[in-house]
Amino acid sequence: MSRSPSLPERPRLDLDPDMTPEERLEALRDHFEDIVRVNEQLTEQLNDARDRRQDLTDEVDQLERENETLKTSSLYIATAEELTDDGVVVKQHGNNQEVLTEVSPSIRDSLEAGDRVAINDSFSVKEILDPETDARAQAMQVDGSPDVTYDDIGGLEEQIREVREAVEEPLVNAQQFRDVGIEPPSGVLLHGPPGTGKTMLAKAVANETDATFIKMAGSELVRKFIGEGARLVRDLFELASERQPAIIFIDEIDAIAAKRTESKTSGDAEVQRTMMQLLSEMDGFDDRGEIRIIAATNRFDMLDRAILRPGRFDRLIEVPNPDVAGRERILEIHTEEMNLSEDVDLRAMARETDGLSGAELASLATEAGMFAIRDQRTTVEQRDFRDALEKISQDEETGSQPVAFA
Ligand SMILES: Nc1ncnc2c1ncn2[C@@H]1O[C@H](COP(=O)(O)OP(=O)(O)OP(=O)(O)O)[C@@H](O)[C@H]1O
Repeated sequence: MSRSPSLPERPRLDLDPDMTPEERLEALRDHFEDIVRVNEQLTEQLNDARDRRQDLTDEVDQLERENETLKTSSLYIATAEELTDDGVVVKQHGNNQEVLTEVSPSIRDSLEAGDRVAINDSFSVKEILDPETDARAQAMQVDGSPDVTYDDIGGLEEQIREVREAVEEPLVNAQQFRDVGIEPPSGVLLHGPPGTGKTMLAKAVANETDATFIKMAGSELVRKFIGEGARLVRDLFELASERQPAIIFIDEIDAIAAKRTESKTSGDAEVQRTMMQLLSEMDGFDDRGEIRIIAATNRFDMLDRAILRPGRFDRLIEVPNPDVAGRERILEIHTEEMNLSEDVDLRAMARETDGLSGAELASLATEAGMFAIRDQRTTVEQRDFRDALEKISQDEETGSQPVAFA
């Protein structure tokens, strides 16, 4: 801050008793001139001070306005990494920038290392995020014991065999791999059209091996949890190691592992970071114990080949739409609990449903049941299946969604 200029000295009048009246008059005149000069200087300084005060008032107003905006503007998400005597080290999500920042005593008392916090533009910690708003809980679906079995999956015998070999065997028979001296496949990639049973396959292996099933959807990572993708991927593997044996299932992996594009927008950079984190987790995977990783995609063509290298997703399993025998089996599975009339011919329905996925066949069975209910019957007849098929084909033409099916 600039120092205020010093005040001019007060003029002094020195009258000598020996002075002649003329000399006294002269001295008084000089004194009068000095007073006028000092008065002018003081007036000038007073005016300067008034201007300065006005400037400062304007500055305060502006700062107050900025402060208000800061208080109401968005906050960034960070993790409190370390609590030190000099302050708190926070790491901002997204760009991983680490800063030492101060925290108000009221927040400091309840803050622990590892907490997710909201920080403002000046990196000051504004609040500690509630664990309920924690993205980790929202982004991952954890199922201690999924109830899907291999018997619930129709028409994928070959795929089930491959998944058992690549995922189940290394989990239940790890010693066998050690004895032979080979590494089991690190990751298995299931690829094929939507609704063909990829998620079911992953859940069934988890069930069969008594492993925890942990699912994360790639699309949600990039859409819902912007800036947190890489951290969530790290958390995913951490959680799996806490809950092993575990099956990590990454659905829609294409959302985070698409081929690199030329553009360098921040969104792309963020997706890249998420993918790099996934690759590094997979590369350090050998010593992770009883964790297996399965990913799924409907867009195999879009994948960055880097994720298919040995030691990463090196076992590819195609999960296509079911053939006629597969469709019949899927219809049998999904009508098992239904009260079917004698005339129902599932084989005939299987022949008529070429191109339908497992999920669509599941909806077909539900829709058929709905037609029976509409007709106030408790038995489902062949005509209900035909009506349901017609409805599903129409829905497909108009683009509306088939009945949601568990
Ligand atoms: N092969 C199948 N056998 C029995 N049911 C199936 C089969 N495929 C799909 N379904 C039914 O469709 C539903 C959805 O299947 P699932 O979620 O496993 O498909 P997905 O391949 O993972 O789909 P997406 O690619 O859209 O994620 C299942 O809950 C099940 O009811």
